Parts: sequence; C-alpha cells; structure tokens
Amino acid sequence: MLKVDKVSFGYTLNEVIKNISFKANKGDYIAIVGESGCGKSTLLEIIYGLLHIDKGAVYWNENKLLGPNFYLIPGEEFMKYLPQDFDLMPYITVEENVGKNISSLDPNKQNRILELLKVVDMTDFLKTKVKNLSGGQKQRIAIAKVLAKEPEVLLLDEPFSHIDNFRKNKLRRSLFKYLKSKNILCIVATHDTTDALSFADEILVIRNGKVVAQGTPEQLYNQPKSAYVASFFNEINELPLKLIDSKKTLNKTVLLYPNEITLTSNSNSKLKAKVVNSYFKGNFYLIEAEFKDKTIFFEHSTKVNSNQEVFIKINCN
Ligand SMILES: Nc1ncnc2c1ncn2[C@@H]1O[C@H](COP(=O)(O)OP(=O)(O)OP(=O)(O)O)[C@@H](O)[C@H]1O
Repeated sequence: MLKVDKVSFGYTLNEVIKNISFKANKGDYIAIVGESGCGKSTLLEIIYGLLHIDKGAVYWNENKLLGPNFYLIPGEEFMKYLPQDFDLMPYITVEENVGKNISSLDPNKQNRILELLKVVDMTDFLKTKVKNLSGGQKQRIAIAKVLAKEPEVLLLDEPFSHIDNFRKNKLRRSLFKYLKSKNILCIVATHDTTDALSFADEILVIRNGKVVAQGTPEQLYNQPKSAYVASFFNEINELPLKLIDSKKTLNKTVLLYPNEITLTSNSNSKLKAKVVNSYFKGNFYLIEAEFKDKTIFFEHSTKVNSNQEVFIKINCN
C-alpha cells in the first residue's frame, strides 16, 4: 500500500503542496485532477522521490521512502515516473528504446517488447528511429518504456496529452486493462475528464495545493462538494436557490449540470431565459442562455435560435 501522510512542500517559502494525505492499494488507479498550477506534477515528483520534503512522509508497505537526499540517483526503484516532457533517445529505434528498460539476460526480452508495443498499438514501428515519430507516437513509446521494467507503482503526468482523439479511447482501455492485469498501482495527473471519470477507482481534486475532494468518480460526480469539483466533469450552473424558487429565502446556491435543466412549453413557468448560443455536441445541443442576469447552460435535442425567449424547468431534487 502507498501512503502519503500529511505532506507539505514549497519550492520557495510558499507551500505549493499543503498537508496532503491519501492511501492507495496495488492495482488501483488514482486520478489527480485540478486547475493548472494547483500542484499535480509536484505531488507526483514528491511521491517518486525527486523532491525533498521536510513535512510529512510517503510510505510504501509501511516503509518510509527516503527521498532525494538519501539516493545518489533520485527516484524509487519500484516506481516509474513519466513526466510531461517524456525523454526518449531519438537516434535509436523504438525497439532499442523500450529494450533499454529490460535486461539483456531476459530470454523473453523480445516478446516483452512486442507485448508492450501492442498495449500502445505501436508494433508496426519496431524498427523506426524515435526521431522519425510524431509527438503522439513518441508519447506512446514513452508509456511502453516505463512499463518495461514492470514497476509496482506507475506515476504518469498527462500521459495522453499528445494523443489524437481517434486513438485515445482505445489506448486508455488497453493501458488501464494491462495495468489492472499486472496489479500495478497507477497515479495519473490529468486534465482529461474521461481519464478520471470512466477509468479511475478514486479521484483526488486539488486546489491551491490542497485536496478539496476525494472519492470515487460516482461520488464526486453525483454529489460534488463545490462548483470547482463539478466543473471538472462538465459545464456547471451555480444558481442562487431564490432565483429558481421564489418561496425559498435561504441564501443558498444549487449546482446543476446542463442535463438537469430542460426546456418546457409551460409558459406559466416563471423561469424565463433568453438563448445566446447553441453548441452542437453530437447527440444534443448545449444551449447557452441568459437567466436573470446569469449565464446558464442546458441541454436540448435541437438547436435553439439566438435571442429566442424560452421557459425552463429544473429537474433535480
Ligand atoms: N521548479 C519549480 N520552481 C519553482 N516553482 C515551481 C517549480 N515547478 C512548479 N512550480 C510552481 O509550483 C506550483 C505547482 O506547479 P505544478 O507543476 O505542480 O502544477 P500542475 O498542477 O502540475 O500544473 P499543470 O496542470 O499546468 O501541469 C505552480 O505555482 C508552479 O508555478
């Protein structure tokens, strides 16, 4: 088990990681999400042992990890870390790059290289020099390379940022299935909603260096603690309760996803909005509208003309 215990860290006197604690088991996939600059990469680097911490500690199976002041070459042996600027050797082939992390004495070396290239769908590029690959192809080889040593813990920073949408879903399915089958704990810093929502066992939401929410994707999506948490998953409407129910006097706000607001033909509805724009989303349109001096978003099956006045209904408890 990995235990991050009350860890704080600052590059300067200002702390950018503030008292973070969480636990994760072998085979888990933990997604770390949050706005740019909130501390995701820093947290991965602390766990891997690249940054020295004075406050708190990281444990692996009850053993305290010693950090960069102890090792000549920082980074724990049983972990692999893939930073955003993945580094590969450009003048050697894909096969040689991935093979660098597999012992030459391993009789199964060639099969392992092929198995890993299959996970990232790059078997056709075995003999290609890395310098001749595209950015997305390089990223897939970098993923295969960090898997080659069979780490117990894998730390990935934005692992699919260069991968096109045509391939991303297939790659995600293939990679996370492989990691589960090998019982590898994987911690991913990501801006991508699908990475977290559809695949993670647990999500940690970070803001200004602090964990502001933690739970399964279902828990965080269905009961978001704040607009910040909900806005990672979707557009979010944060509306004063008084605006949607005049009987309510409390100074409370409600969080509504766009699918919790619908159009109604009932002109008795007191909830009148004026459409600003319709955005095609494939199987629905996301409608932007003005509602009592606020901008709201809701879903509708067809496009609605700009400036049209409409009545809306709230579909939540
Ligand atoms: N080497 C460094 N020296 C000083 N400050 C740093 C250094 N690296 C990061 N920071 C600062 O620490 C804070 C956290 O940065 P970090 O890279 O961890 O954020 P992030 O959540 O990973 O961002 P992004 O999503 O943009 O990659 C930021 O304010 C950043 O400017």
